[in-house]
Amino acid sequence: MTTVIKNGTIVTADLTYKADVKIDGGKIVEIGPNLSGDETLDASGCYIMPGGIDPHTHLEMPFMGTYSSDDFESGTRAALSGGTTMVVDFALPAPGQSLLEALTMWDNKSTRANCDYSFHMAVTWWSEQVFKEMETIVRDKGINTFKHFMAYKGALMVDDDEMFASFQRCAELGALPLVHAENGDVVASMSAKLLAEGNNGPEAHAYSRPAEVEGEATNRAIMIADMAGCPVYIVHTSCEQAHEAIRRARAKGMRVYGEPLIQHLTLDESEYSNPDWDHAARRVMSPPFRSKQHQDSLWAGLASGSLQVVATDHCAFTTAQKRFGVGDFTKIPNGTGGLEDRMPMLWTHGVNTGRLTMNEFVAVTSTNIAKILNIYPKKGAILVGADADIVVWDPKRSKTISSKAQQSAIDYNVFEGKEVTGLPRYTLTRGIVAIEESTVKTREGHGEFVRREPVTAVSKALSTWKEITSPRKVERSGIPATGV
Ligand SMILES: NC(=O)NCCC(=O)O
Ligand SMILES: [Zn+2]
Ligand SMILES: [Zn+2]
Repeated sequence: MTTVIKNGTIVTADLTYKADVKIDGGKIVEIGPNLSGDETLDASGCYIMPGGIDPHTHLEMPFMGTYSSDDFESGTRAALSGGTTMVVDFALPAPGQSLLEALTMWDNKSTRANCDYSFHMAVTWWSEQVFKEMETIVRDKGINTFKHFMAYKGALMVDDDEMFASFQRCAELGALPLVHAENGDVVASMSAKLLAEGNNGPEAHAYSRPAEVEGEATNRAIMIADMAGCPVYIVHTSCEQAHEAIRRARAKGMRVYGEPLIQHLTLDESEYSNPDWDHAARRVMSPPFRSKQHQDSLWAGLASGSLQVVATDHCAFTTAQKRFGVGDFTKIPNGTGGLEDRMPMLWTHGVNTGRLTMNEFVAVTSTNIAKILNIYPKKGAILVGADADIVVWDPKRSKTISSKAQQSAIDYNVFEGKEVTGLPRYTLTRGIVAIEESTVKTREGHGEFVRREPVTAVSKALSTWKEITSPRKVERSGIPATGV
């Protein structure tokens, strides 16, 4: 059966033009005027864009003594409802656990996904076994990214020597390291001091993670990647200090990517001063929300190209879970939701305000990350042959965000009460209509794993350059005799 999306305007990362889109067998098969098919979707007044790709989610993630509350079913339903058609989650081996064993656990969870997905593999410890398994993960399992946590001391954190070893391995394999960049030693020390001084509320979480903690770690990760000879992707870039390190490195020709979150772009640190403990604790995440000056820096980075991707780090905990940290902010599970709201919030605060063009919106929500992850143009494109992961975007549809109407399983929404203008009329996952305005038609288990091959054009270019400029022994003919 063929489907034709008619009467809309196609918006991609580099073009805006009027045409119909024909879909067959889950793929785009034709783009042009006056197309017809078995089923028609009317896109009058709408933009036809590549579905969003969220490269940073934590669905059903074991963390801080509990599990994040959205699983692959509710999380991907929330994603589709907001126009996102692919998520990339993190397989997290416990320290000492085999990477392959962890991947099997995540494979089992993801069978319920409503949209396509992939995984990043985390390196949470280092050994000969991890070194060897990284190759299997890349070559056999179709995963070309490895995540490193510089924070969460005593749990997921790796030290510089482990990170350097893993980055070198990434360089050999043509893989891309991802980094959560916060100085975990400093955070642990500041947290202990704050607690000892009686500062135990959710606001102390933000005090324990100032922007310098993130800026220092971001710069360190970038320098370590440069020495290892690999590109690097910094997740949840939240502040000017981190953005500056990324900007500076890119200006020097280093292959560095930065990913702000929709939460950091639109919510600020004043949330932690709220007198309601629950309100503040629900917004505890790492890095924490920042000041408006930091937000301006992130928006400028998206417009100028020094930051490339807007994600969510969707890691949703209920109020009851957040209350594990009453009396001790270090026990509040870190994480916030955003999957359903990323695209409408970014459109409202980016495109509708003139901070971003529509094409930049597509670039930062879909196309750029598809290229970075080496899945373009299967994903992130409106092109013949691409997967029909499409959002038909109605720039006039609006709503007030409310947890009562959301798909996410938790009992609140950090964007509660925000007005958004710009919402999906239809969201299609491989040609299937999953969302029709507020009607949810998702199919549990429809989502498929997306393989991602290593050795991108960027990693090939970088390894060529590193080979040409690598240290060479100086051959000498007349070597002086040693001693007197
Ligand atoms: N960001 C956060 O607070 N929670 C999720 C885990 C992580 O990405 O650090
Ligand atoms: Zn993180
Ligand atoms: Zn995360």
